[in-house]
Amino acid sequence: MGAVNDTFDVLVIGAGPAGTSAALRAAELGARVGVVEGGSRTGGTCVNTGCVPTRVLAKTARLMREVRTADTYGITVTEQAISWRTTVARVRSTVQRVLDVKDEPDRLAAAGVELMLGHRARFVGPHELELEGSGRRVRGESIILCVGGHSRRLPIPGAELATVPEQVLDLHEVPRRLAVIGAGNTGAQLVTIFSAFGSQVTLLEVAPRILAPADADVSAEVTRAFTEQGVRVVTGVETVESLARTDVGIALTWQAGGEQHRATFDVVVMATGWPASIEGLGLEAAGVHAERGRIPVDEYLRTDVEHIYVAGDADGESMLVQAAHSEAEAAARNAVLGATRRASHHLLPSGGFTDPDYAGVGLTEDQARERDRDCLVATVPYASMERAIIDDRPRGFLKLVADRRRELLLGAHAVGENAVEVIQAVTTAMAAGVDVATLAKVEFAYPTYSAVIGVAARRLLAQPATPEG
Ligand SMILES: Cc1cc2nc3c(=O)[nH]c(=O)nc-3n(C[C@H](O)[C@H](O)[C@H](O)COP(=O)(O)OP(=O)(O)OC[C@H]3O[C@@H](n4cnc5c(N)ncnc54)[C@H](O)[C@@H]3O)c2cc1C
Ligand SMILES: NC(=O)c1ccc[n+]([C@@H]2O[C@H](COP(=O)([O-])OP(=O)(O)OC[C@H]3O[C@@H](n4cnc5c(N)ncnc54)[C@H](O)[C@@H]3O)[C@@H](O)[C@H]2O)c1
Repeated sequence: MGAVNDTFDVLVIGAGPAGTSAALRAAELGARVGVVEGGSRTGGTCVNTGCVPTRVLAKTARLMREVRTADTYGITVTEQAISWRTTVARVRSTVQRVLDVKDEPDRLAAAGVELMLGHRARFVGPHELELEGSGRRVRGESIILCVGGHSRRLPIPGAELATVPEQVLDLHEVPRRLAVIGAGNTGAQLVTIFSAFGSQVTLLEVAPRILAPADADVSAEVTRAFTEQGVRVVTGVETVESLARTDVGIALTWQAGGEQHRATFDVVVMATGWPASIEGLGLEAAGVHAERGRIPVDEYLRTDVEHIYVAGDADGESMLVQAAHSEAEAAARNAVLGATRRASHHLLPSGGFTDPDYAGVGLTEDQARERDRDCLVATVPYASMERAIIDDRPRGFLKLVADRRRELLLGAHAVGENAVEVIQAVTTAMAAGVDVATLAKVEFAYPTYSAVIGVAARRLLAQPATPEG
C-alpha cells in the first residue's frame, strides 16, 4: 500500500452538477478542495449523456413535427427523412459547446480546486481514497460523494440485448420498431423523440400510469397525446419476462392482464431506473452503507459516517440538476462549517420535453387533497388561450392548486407548449410568497403562454373560499 500523499479539507468524488457545485462552494468557504472524476471530462450525466443530449434530440423531434405541418402555413417541404448520423453529430457538437461555455476545469482551477480527471476513486479507509490508474492516494477531512447514478438493466434473460439510455446515441440508425420499457422522465422523452423520427413505438410501464410521480391529469394528457401519435402505451405491466434474439429482431415477452404477450422489435430500450454509482467505490472500507441502489443520508446530507456526505442523484432523492445544486451547496457548507444546513427540496420545478411538454412544482392535486380535501383547484385548457390558438398548439392545460382560503399556491402542473417555462414562472411567484390575489392582478404580455397563469389565478379567486373545518 502506498502512503497517502495528498490531503484536502474537502474531497469531492464526481464532477457532475453536484460535484462541481460542491467543490466551488467549499473552496469559496476557504477549504482546500480536491475533485476526483472518473470520466475524461466534467459535466457528468447531465451534460454528457442526459439533459443536454436529450434536449437536442427533443428539439430535433420538434423540428420534425414543424416540418411535417409546414405545408399548412404555405411552406412546401418535400424531404422529411432524418439523417440519424447528422443528428448524432449535432448532439455531440452541442455537448462540446456546452462544455466549452461552462469551462469547469478552468473555473475549478481559478478557485484553487485540484481536479483529478480520468481516475475513479475507491475508498481504502474512512478518510482515504485510491485513484484507479495512478495508485495515488488522497485524504479528505470531509468527503462529499457526488457519484451520481446510471441506468439499470432488468435482471431478466436476454437483458444484455437491450439498449440503455446512455447508449442511445450509439445506435446505428433510427429503429423501425422500438420498445421502451419504463415510462419515467427518460422513457417518456425517448418515446417522443423516436416517434417523431418515424419509429413505431411501444411503451411498457409497470405502474398503473406513465410519469407516475406527476399529477394524474398530466399523466393522462401525455398518455392521450402519445396514443394519438400512434404510440402503443401499455401500463400496469405485471412483468417483463425476457428478450431473445430471433431472425427478425429482438423478441420481447411480457405479462399483462394475466396473459403473456410477445412482440418483435429492432431495439428495446430499458429506462427502468437510476441506481447510485457505488460499484467499485469501496464504501465498505469507509463504513458507509448503501441500500436499494442509493446511499441514504440524514437531513444534513451526512451518511452514517459523520464526515462523509452525499449530494446529487446518489442519495436517491429528487434526481434533478436543480436538486443536485441545492444539495451540493448544503453539503459543502456542512462539510466546511459543520452540519447546520438542512437539505431542502421545497419548490423544485421539473418537467420533460415530450410532445406535448409537461411540468410541475409543489403538491399534485391528489397530494393536496390528501392533506385537505377542500383545497381549491383551477384548470385552464390551453385551447382557451389565444397564443395556443395562434400557434395551433391547443393541447394541454395549466392546473393551479391552492389552499382552501385561496391564498397560498400549493402546486402547479401543466401540459402543453412551453409547459416547463410556464411552471417556472409560477415557481418564481411561489418562491416570492406571492398570494393568489396578487398573481391574479399581474399583467401578462400578449400573446404569451404564461398568460394562462393569470387566467388560472383569477379562476381560483372566483371560487368561494372554504371555511376552516
Ligand atoms: C436521459 C436523461 C435526461 C435528463 N434530463 C434532465 C433534465 O432535463 N433536467 C434535470 O434537471 N435533470 C435531468 N436529468 C437528471 C440529471 O442528469 C441528474 O439529476 C444530474 O446529472 C445529477 O448530477 P450528479 O452530479 O448527482 O450526478 P452525475 O451528473 O451523474 O455525475 C456524477 C459524476 O461522478 C463520476 N463518478 C462516479 N463514480 C465515480 C468514482 N468512483 N470516482 C470518480 N468519479 C466518479 C461520474 O463519472 C460522473 O461524472 C436527466 C437524466 C437523464 C439520464
Ligand atoms: N427532464 C428531466 O428532468 C429528467 C429526464 C430524465 C431523467 N430525469 C431524472 O433521472 C432519474 C432517472 O429517470 P428514469 O426515467 O431513467 O428512471 P425512473 O426511476 O424515474 O423511472 C423508471 C420507470 O421504469 C418503470 N419500471 C421499472 N421496472 C420496470 C419493469 N420491469 N417494467 C416496466 N417498467 C418498469 C418504473 O415504474 C418507472 O416508471 C429520475 O429521477 C428522473 O427524474 C429527469
